[in-house]
Amino acid sequence: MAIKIGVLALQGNVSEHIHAFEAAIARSGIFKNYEVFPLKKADDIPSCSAIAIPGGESTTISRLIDKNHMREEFENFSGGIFATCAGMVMCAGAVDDERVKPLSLIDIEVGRNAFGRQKDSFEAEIEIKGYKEPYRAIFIRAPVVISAGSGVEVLSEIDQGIVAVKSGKHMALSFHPELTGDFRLHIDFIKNLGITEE
Ligand SMILES: NC(=O)CC[C@H](N)C(=O)O
Repeated sequence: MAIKIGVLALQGNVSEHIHAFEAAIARSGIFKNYEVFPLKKADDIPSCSAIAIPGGESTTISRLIDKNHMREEFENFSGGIFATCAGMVMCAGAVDDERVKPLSLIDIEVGRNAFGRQKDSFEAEIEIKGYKEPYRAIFIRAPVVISAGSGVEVLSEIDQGIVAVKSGKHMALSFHPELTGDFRLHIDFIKNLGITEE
């Protein structure tokens, strides 16, 4: 059976995530039989080994998760979540905006739009734990992690706060790794799922 990676397709930049996962898997050669698909139905969640929650508008994604009856499936999900930007907001335990009802998948508190107006969007070379070369990160009205629980590994921290974390099979990033063609984080996320093909 193919290994399934769903990209939550309620709102946000879905196709870039699909292409990035396909490219990362092809490049690393880690799976032979896999499917990366736009995830639109709650019923498709349990069959996924991993789900990407893309950037977008977390207030909207939060509302659409409930409208599509996905909350319970996410709360019971045993695979890995690859969360970027608004996705990071959705995975948190707490968010500084009551319009967002986060999924509490990662023990972090997140601040939305943490970089202020003048820096709505910017790129920076950041250090990521364990990487020899810096990572070019694109931040677009990005959140930061304000505090992280003891079970959460901080992968990157810049002046404004924590911008990359890992927790069990999950990874949450303030920035957009699907836009740069650097697939190191995707590949590490996939390897960390601990799946071997039959
Ligand atoms: N690029 C993004 O995903 C922006 C996230 C957005 N500011 C939010 O908090 O929902």
